Amino acid sequence: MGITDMQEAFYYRECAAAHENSPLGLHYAMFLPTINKQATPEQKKKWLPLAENYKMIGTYAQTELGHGTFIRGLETTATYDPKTKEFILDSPTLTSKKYWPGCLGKTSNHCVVMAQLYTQGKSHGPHMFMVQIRSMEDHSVLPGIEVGVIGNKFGYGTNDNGFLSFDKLRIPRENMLMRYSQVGRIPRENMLMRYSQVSRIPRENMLMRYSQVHEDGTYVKPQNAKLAYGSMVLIRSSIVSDAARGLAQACVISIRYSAVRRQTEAYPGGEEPQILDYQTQQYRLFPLLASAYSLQLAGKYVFNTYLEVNDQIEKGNLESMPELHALSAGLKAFSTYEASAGIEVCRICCGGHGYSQASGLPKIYVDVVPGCTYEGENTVMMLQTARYLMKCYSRAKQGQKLPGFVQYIGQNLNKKSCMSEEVALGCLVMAYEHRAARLVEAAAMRMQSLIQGGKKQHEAWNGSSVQLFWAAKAHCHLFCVKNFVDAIQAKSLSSKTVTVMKSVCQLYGVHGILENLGEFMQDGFFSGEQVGYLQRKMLALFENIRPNAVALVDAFDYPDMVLGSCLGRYDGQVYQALYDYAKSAPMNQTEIHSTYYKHLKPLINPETTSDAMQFAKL
Ligand SMILES: CCCCCCCC/C=C\CCCCCCCCCCCC(=O)SCCNC(=O)CCNC(=O)[C@H](O)C(C)(C)COP(=O)(O)OP(=O)(O)OC[C@H]1O[C@@H](n2cnc3c(N)ncnc32)[C@H](O)[C@@H]1OP(=O)(O)O
Ligand SMILES: Cc1cc2nc3c(=O)[nH]c(=O)nc-3n(C[C@H](O)[C@H](O)[C@H](O)COP(=O)(O)OP(=O)(O)OC[C@H]3O[C@@H](n4cnc5c(N)ncnc54)[C@H](O)[C@@H]3O)c2cc1C
Repeated sequence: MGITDMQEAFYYRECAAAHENSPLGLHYAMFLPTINKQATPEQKKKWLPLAENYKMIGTYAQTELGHGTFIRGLETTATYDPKTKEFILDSPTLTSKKYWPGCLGKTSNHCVVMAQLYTQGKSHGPHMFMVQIRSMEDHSVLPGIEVGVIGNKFGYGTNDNGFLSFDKLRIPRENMLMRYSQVGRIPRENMLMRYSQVSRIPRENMLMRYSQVHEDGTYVKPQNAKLAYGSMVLIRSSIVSDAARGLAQACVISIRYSAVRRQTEAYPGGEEPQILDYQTQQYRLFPLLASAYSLQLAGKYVFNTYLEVNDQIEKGNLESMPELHALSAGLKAFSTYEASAGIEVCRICCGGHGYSQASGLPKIYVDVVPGCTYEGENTVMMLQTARYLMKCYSRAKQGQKLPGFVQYIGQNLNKKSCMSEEVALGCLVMAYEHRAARLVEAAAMRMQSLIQGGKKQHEAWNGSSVQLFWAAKAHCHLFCVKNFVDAIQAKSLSSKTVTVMKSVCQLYGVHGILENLGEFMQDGFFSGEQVGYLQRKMLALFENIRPNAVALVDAFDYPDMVLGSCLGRYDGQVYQALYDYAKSAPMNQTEIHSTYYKHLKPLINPETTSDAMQFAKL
């Protein structure tokens, strides 16, 4: 392809087979980036050319039957043998078998494996190892390895998610993935020597980045153990845009279809209106359109933040790691929740035809919805963000200045909303900041009261986790609203575009308040009158957006071949497309289906059915 930007390459491949989930998806999305980000310069030199030219095809094998969320609980072991200078990979229990990794069952011949590192009798936690699982000659499974597919799934039918286990498989010491990354002062070519002053092991064997095992098995601690989680942060930062893409495509399909579909007389004898003129259809679809724009902007922001912070990490500055983790974990959860729920609403808004594969919507849904689970189960990710927010809250209470986007935390909560009939964007942001600040404080207060009441830290955490979840969700929602408003106010858009997009942005903010009214009104921040302003504004915005609704989805510029939808076709020829789709169905290639003779004919015309059939009937 010649495309060097991996996100661009991902979306280019998506154009070729949208939402088909390529059998090489994990090779591109996680295997290559893991080598890129987690291997030493020597290891990259050895593996990248092979992997980039498909001489190594791999996946990211971390999740096990018994553990997916709790990485520190993974049971696969990698024990260093100083005598042979090898790691012994083993799956000691049934629950330690790797289970779920994409492209694992039949496609990959290598994988990067997350395993608990043991050396000199001590455990050093999860580390990554390069493991060949199939022969490069005939693709046969190598000795000491069991691998296969996990069977049918909710979706992802084109991806051979698999299982994998090891029976004391030996791999060379050089296969532990450890690129050096956080040394700011020492130039990279010297990084290899950072720890070797201690034992002078040969450069090509240096296990770099954040930790290493010397030939005698000495383990050198990393600067931050969570650097091993770097590939997950990268994909989480990418998933936000992917979720936005799925929701945007579903909006294109459902809004274009709603402009074509006419149903029910608007008044006795009158013509059937476009269903997009029904206010209830606008109430369900237009906020999703606004959400798609908001998540696209959020996806750009978080991925750019990932690139910036990752550059700093690669220069040894780990300062922004916690903020990036909190942002990527929370937005990954928020975006996939919003997109999954939104795509389902788009499907339902298309009536019966929405339930047909011809609509393209089921395929988008089953491709986006696992994003609520993979790369960090959403609730767990939200709680990771909440963990960061609690730290920010205590720093704010100690009078410390908070970084960037979390400065709202710890603010004075006694103020009231400035909301007027006009519904200014600034008042919307203030409302979301107030709600998030209040929920962060409420969660912190809950934790404190439980601890003061004698609960241990982990009991207080679990006893507050619903409120922690609410706080993290409000934090992510605020981020998306504020990021959208900032984009509108950045004046980088033409005046006509700003007018239209301002309405879309206003709708995103207003609708979010009305759908979560309790959280905005619990402390009297909004008066009943101000809620009335918001309700009237929302209905007015529907009317305002209606004339531009189709143009707003056309603006996403997804070609018909990417949408794969009879309902969302650019030319609007929905019914002909549906009829052609039906006619092309494989079952319609013969007038009488072969099963008639075996199953129906004996029922309908038993007298003419053969004796064998009669017998079968008994
Ligand atoms: C430039 C190159 C671009 C390449 C782009 C590639 C193309 C991609 C384009 C589009 C892609 C779109 C979609 C692709 C679809 C891909 C297919 C699906 C693939 C799915 C693959 C998987 O599912 S892989 C397996 C994923 N598994 C997980 O995510 C497991 C989740 N669990 C965890 O992450 C951890 O267990 C945990 C974070 C929940 C807990 O970790 P742990 O127990 O170790 O920590 P603690 O909770 O005790 O916290 C301690 C401390 O650490 C901090 N921390 C935790 N994690 C991180 C982190 N990642 N980074 C930084 N800091 C971290 C935590 O905040 C705590 O800090 P304190 O200060 O102590 O509070
Ligand atoms: C389509 C798909 C593709 C995948 N691809 C890969 C891959 O390529 N490589 C790979 O390694 N893995 C892959 N996975 C696995 C995926 O990463 C895990 O399923 C995911 O991390 C969730 O872990 P789990 O399945 O153990 O869920 P669990 O953690 O068991 O979650 C079950 C429930 O427990 C709750 N829970 C768990 N821990 C906590 C907690 N601390 N606090 C509160 N609630 C909690 C969760 O919120 C959830 O509701 C894939 C999964 C899917 C569905």
